[in-house]
Amino acid sequence: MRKVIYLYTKLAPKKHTIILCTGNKNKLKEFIQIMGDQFHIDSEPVDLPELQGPPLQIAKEKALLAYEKMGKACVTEDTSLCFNALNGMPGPYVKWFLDAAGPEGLSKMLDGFEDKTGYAQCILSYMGPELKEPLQFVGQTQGVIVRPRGPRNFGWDPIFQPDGYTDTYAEMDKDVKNKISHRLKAIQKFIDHFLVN
Ligand SMILES: O=P(O)(O)OP(=O)(O)OP(=O)(O)OC[C@H]1O[C@@H](n2cnc3c(O)ncnc32)[C@H](O)[C@@H]1O
Ligand SMILES: [Mg+2]
Repeated sequence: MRKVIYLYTKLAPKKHTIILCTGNKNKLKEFIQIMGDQFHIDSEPVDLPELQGPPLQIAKEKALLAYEKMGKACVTEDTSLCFNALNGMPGPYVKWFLDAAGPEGLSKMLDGFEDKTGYAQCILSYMGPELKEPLQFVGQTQGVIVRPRGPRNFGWDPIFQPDGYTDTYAEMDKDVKNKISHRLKAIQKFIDHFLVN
């Protein structure tokens, strides 16, 4: 059984109730750090199968499956690390590459290429009873892929160095990552949508 965590959040002035499903404790932590001021957060376990396809499609199916399981409005998140030299791969499959090769092996995949650029992408999907299809909010941060530097407690953070910085995501303060990250940008679009609609 894969542990998946639901985040129950409330946007006080408009009384939006949102459930975010994720099995990733580090994602949960960052959501709390980024949205903690405006949202109340709660959690519980659930199972979600892993699908294949283009990132938006994977994220969409994930949102539909979570909604089916929950039976009420919910949010899911799918994260990609895309290498430009590989036309966006490993992208949404980065989790399996990381599990198989680790951050070191992942960074070595670009050894035969001059282009080390890439981007981190977060797709936040919201599905509710009022919708036929999930709403999707995409956040991207551009950067370069480097040999691992910094703590190794969150995915590919040690090999992603965002443009304009000399530190990797793993080396920088959490506060700094959370001000420039793919996740922050997607969450910002999501919040803006619900604040104006
Ligand atoms: O239950 P879900 O939300 O799907 O959690 P997950 O860990 O399976 O997450 P993804 O399917 O989005 O897979 C993305 C992979 O990238 C990793 N990851 C996600 N966000 C990251 C971030 O901000 N920095 C570094 N690695 C990250 C994560 O640990 C996975 O290995
Ligand atoms: Mg996943």
